[in-house]
Amino acid sequence: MSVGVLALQGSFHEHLAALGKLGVKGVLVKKPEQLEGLVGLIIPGGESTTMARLAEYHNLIQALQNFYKKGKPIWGTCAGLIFLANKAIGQKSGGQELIGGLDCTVHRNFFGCQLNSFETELPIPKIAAEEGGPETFRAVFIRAPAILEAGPSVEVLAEYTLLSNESTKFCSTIENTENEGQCQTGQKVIVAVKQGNLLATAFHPELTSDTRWHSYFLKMLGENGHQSLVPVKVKQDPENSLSSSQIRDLPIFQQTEVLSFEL
Ligand SMILES: NC(=O)CC[C@H](N)C(=O)O
Repeated sequence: MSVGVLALQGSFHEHLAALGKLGVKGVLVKKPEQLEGLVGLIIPGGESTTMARLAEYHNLIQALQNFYKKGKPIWGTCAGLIFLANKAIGQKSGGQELIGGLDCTVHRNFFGCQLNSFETELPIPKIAAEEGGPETFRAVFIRAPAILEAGPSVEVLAEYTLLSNESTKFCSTIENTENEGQCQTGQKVIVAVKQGNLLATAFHPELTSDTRWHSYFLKMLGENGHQSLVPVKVKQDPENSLSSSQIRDLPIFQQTEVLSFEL
């Protein structure tokens, strides 16, 4: 039983490394037939339009939709979140295919352009309660999306509170859309959700040394009866969580020997 990582484009190696840290071998997925036998799938961050075009080229859109409809867990990070949403705004002209399933409206570049990328200590009450460790998570937002609307079956796992300078900066990204006016100082923006077998984060947990989101996802696979994939416990150290050395340190490739690259 293996966990797949969609490997068309983006930060798939980093996800494999994070899984490896938890003692789980990930399998790279580039073709529909490689989804067979997988118990779950991670869709990495990257660039969602490119990813969607490559998925179309490799006949993966329907295969991914079927994978989700079978009830198999999928976790989308950043571009992966956009790809899973039922509706995305701020798309490039011509639009892009979405896998859909996640009852959300996502703004593709809510937090602005590449230069507006940032890191923050994000409160993650539910994950901290289930996985232990600090109450916040070092969240890396890279030209990140945000969820503007979520349906009733969507559980919000993390929200980002807009600072005063940010409300003006990010507001411009949703001008001239039906969601205009949704962006004010102090407003909370949804950046992580769970809906049934779907998990989605607007940020990149695979770019940090904190494995709690990966561990949480692996437990979702466990809920589907795959107890063998319940991750090994990685000790979280609340004392060191905010140290500047750890914030800058991204030791994602520490355990490369446990990785598998089945191409
Ligand atoms: N880091 C990311 O995955 C960025 C996603 C990007 N906003 C997009 O449209 O695809």
